[in-house]
Amino acid sequence: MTYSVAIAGASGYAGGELLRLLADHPEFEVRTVTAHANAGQALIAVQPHLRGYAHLTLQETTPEILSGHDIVFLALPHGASGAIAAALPDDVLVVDCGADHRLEGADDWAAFYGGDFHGAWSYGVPELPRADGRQRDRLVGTRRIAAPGCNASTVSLSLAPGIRAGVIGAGDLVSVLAVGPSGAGKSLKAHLLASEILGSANPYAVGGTHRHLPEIAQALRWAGAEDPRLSFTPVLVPMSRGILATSSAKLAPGATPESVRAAWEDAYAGETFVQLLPEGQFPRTADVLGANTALMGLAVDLHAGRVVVVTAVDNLAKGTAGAAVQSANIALGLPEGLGLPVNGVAP
Ligand SMILES: NC(=O)C1=CN([C@@H]2O[C@H](COP(=O)(O)OP(=O)(O)OC[C@H]3O[C@@H](n4cnc5c(N)ncnc54)[C@H](OP(=O)(O)O)[C@@H]3O)[C@@H](O)[C@H]2O)C=CC1
Ligand SMILES: CC(=O)N[C@@H](CCC(=O)OP(=O)(O)O)C(=O)O
Repeated sequence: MTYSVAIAGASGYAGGELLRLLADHPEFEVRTVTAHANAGQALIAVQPHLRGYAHLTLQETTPEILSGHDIVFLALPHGASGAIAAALPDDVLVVDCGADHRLEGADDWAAFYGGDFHGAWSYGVPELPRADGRQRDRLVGTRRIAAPGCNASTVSLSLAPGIRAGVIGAGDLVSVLAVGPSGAGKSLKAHLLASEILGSANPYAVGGTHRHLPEIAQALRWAGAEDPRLSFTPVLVPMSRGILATSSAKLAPGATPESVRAAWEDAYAGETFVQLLPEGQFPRTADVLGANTALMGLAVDLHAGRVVVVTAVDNLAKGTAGAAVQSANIALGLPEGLGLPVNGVAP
C-alpha cells in the first residue's frame, strides 16, 4: 500500500530531514509540502540537496491543504502545530515534531513554554524503557504521535535503563551535552551566527532553565523514578549536526559494574537503532551522522561512585525525523525500520 504524506514546515531543518528519509521509504509518498515565509517557492529552491523532489512546490500551511492525506508530519515552531493538528481528521496519522503534544502536565507546559496547552500524545521514542515495558507498546495503532525533543530523547535513553533496573539513583543526575546549532532550526538567530560559534564552545540554558527538563523528567518517571533531579547543561559546539550527551548518576547501594552493564544490555537487547557499545568503547557524533541510530558507551567509576553514559545521536535523524518515521511505522503496523538508515555518513 502507498500512504499519501503531507509535510508542514518542509522548508526547515526537521522538515528537510523528513523529506530526505522518506525518499527511501517504500510505502510513504510525499505529495504535499507546506511552509510559511517560503510558501510559493519550489521546494528544491529552498532545500537544494533534495533533488528528488523537483516536482513539489511549497504551499501555505493550512488544515485544508494538509487534509486529504493518510499521514501529516508537522515540523513547525512549537506553539504553531496545536491548532492545526486539532483541525485535522481523527483517522489521519499526525506526527508532531514540535513540543506542543509532548508534556502530560499543563503546569510544566505553562512554566517552560506558555500559551495554549494541547495535551499529550503518544511519545515517539519507541526504545525508551518504561517500568511497565517499552514506549513502543504505546505507539501501536495510535493516530497521534509527539516526536521527541532531540536533547530530551538522548538523555532519557541514556538514563532510563539504570533507573528502571534500580542500579542508579534518580536524585543526583547530571547531563552535559555538546550540541550542533541545527538543533535550533534554520531561522536567523544572533547567537548562532558563524562568527559567534566557529572556534568556540558556548553554553546556554544553564541552571535548570532548558525546555527539555520537564520532558526528560516525565520519561524518567515512566522508567520508575519518583522525583528525578537532573542538572542539564547544553553547550553549542561548531558541528552542523549532532549531540554528544555525557550523563552521570550515583550508583545505587549494592549495584556492581556487572549489574549496571546488564541493565543497559537488557534494555536495548535486540534493538536496531539504539546500540550499547562494548566495554571501554565510547561513541563520537561522527559515527551517527545521517543515521537513525543512537550509540551509547557506559562506564562505572567506582572511585566517584557514579555511572557514566555517553550517547551520540544525530539531532535531525534519530533525534527528530527518524524517530518520527520509526514511530509512524509502528503506529501503522509496518516493519519498524522501514526506510530508515542504521548506517551513518563518514568521514
Ligand atoms: N532542529 C532539530 O534538531 C529539532 C527540531 N525539532 C522541532 O521541529 C520543529 C521544526 O524545527 P526546525 O525544522 O529545526 O525549525 P526551522 O526553523 O528550520 O523550520 C521551521 C519551519 O516552520 C515554518 N514556519 C515558521 N513559522 C511558521 C508559522 N507561524 N506557521 C507555520 N509554519 C511556520 C517555516 O517555514 P518558512 O521557512 O517558510 O518560514 C519552516 O518550514 C520545531 O518545533 C522544533 O522544535 C525537534 C527536535 C529536534
Ligand atoms: C542548539 C539548540 O538550540 N538546540 C535546541 C534543540 C531543540 C529541540 O530538540 O527541539 P524542540 O524545540 O522541538 O524541543 C535546544 O537546545 O533548545
